Amino acid sequence: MGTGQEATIRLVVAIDGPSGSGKSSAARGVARRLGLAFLDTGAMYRAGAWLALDRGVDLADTEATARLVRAARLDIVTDPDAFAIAIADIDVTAAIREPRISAAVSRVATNLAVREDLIARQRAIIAGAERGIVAEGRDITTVVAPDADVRVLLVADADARVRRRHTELGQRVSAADVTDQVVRRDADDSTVANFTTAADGVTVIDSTALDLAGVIDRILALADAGTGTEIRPSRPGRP
Ligand SMILES: Nc1ncnc2c1ncn2[C@@H]1O[C@H](COP(=O)(O)OP(=O)(O)O)[C@@H](O)[C@H]1O
Ligand SMILES: Nc1ccn([C@H]2C[C@H](O)[C@@H](COP(=O)(O)OP(=O)(O)O)O2)c(=O)n1
Repeated sequence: MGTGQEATIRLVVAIDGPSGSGKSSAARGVARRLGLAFLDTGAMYRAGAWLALDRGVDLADTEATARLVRAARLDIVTDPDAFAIAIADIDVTAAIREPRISAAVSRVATNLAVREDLIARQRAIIAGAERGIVAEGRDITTVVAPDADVRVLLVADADARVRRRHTELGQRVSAADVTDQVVRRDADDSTVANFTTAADGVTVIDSTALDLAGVIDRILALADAGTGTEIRPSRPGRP
């Protein structure tokens, strides 16, 4: 029995959804509020794509791409306030957000041998998170951590998602490129992971008309209800 002074439970929160639905922002916010780790699994696929492009590997050569990624050291920081990622000892934190990576990443994410490797690494990170973790991606609720305590499918209308991405990327990316990054990429990514319909036990949250704080509050309420424990924020404040 705990003393009641501190939350002793370990909590795993899994969030899936399409591009621009707000997964990263919400997952980071929930992790901050609950003092949990944060895992951006999309960043791992982006790092794999960065490495393959850097080494000049043809992404159509699925075996060569998988061999390269499998052999690479991959370090990802799970502190929600200090996100960073390195592959093959190269810091790619900023580079993985470049439009050329966004345009290519689905080709790596639909490589089933790469997925097998990265899913194993994601499970190990989740298992190693002492107090718990908020992990987000496309297949966390269904494949990576189907036994998570809280499972959320975060959705939003395509128009809203494109608009958010456009605001985020600003002038440096054309409207056509933003639509490609959101709509075409989701169509490609949907061929290997189901993030359009909720699996059994997964709660759908529609963020179209909710602000970020509203989304975070809904997920915190699910965490409270799911554990039967009042989960006290360890770090109240900004989302
Ligand atoms: N509920 C929301 N309402 C409005 N904008 C949001 C909301 N959630 C996130 N955003 C913004 O939308 C953009 C995409 O959010 P992000 O968390 O990166 O989505 P995802 O990880 O699902 O692709 C970011 O600029 C973010 O600040
Ligand atoms: N668990 C995951 C996470 C991401 N992916 C894919 C889907 C995307 O095309 C890339 C990058 O994911 P990311 O979450 O960074 O994408 P967004 O730009 O936030 O929409 O990886 C995946 O297939 N499975």
